[in-house]
Amino acid sequence: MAAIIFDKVSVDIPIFDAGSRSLKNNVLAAATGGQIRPREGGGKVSVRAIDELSLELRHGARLGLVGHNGAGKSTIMRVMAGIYEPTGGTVRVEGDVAAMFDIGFGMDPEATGWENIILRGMLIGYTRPEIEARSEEIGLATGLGEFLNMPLRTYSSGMATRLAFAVSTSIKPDILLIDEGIGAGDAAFLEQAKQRLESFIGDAGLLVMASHSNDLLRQWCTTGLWMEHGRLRHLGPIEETLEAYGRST
Ligand SMILES: Nc1ncnc2c1ncn2[C@@H]1O[C@H](COP(=O)(O)OP(=O)(O)OP(=O)(O)O)[C@@H](O)[C@H]1O
Repeated sequence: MAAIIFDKVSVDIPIFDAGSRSLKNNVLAAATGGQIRPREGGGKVSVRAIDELSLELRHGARLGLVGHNGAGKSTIMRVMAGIYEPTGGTVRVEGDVAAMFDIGFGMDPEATGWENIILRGMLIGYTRPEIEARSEEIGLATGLGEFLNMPLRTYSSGMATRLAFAVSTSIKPDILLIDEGIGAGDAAFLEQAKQRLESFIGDAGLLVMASHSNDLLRQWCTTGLWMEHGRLRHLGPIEETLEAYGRST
């Protein structure tokens, strides 16, 4: 059964080459970004991308993350995906995770679409015979047709996303993380992919989506989490959260 439990999770990202001039008050007063903090000695600073976030998501949850640029949405998903270790607090993730970001990860620009299906499939846990047996069905789901015989470098970012999406959704993970900031055209793509995503999410699935599109969040999410400067500002039904966030902007 899918679950994600954050207990006072913090993520500090050290910035080794930032001078103390980054610490001007107007930076701290800005709406965007995490909290910039001085670190011990040498004028070094770190960014607190997430600040003591506690959260409990169980199977069936469909969480939408909202907030200004740099509020911490992508960082939350990176922690959920196991890409970032929290620097404070604890995280528990139960279930297989498919992350729809870092889209180029595990793909070779010189290899064809078909070859990249195999590469990415093996990266997310298929054995070679398993992914080979499913590659035809996955290729069909991409809608890329003849382009599957062309090298990946000839694809637009939306086309590469289709490929990655088709491979990721073929594994039926328990937890799906979607960062809509992955490139232009994703909203249109997600609309087309709606049916596949709907069956993919299913009853037992858990979805976390970050987006600047209220329509997309309303369509897919039931709960909303508004982040501001790395802190939880509001957690509630999606409509309520979007309203609260909208009033503040
Ligand atoms: N690799 C990194 N190095 C330095 N700082 C980082 C790094 N990744 C994130 N940050 C900082 O962490 C904070 C949170 O960033 P994050 O990407 O989580 O925001 P976001 O809410 O996803 O923003 P957006 O809506 O613009 O995608 C920001 O202040 C950002 O500058």
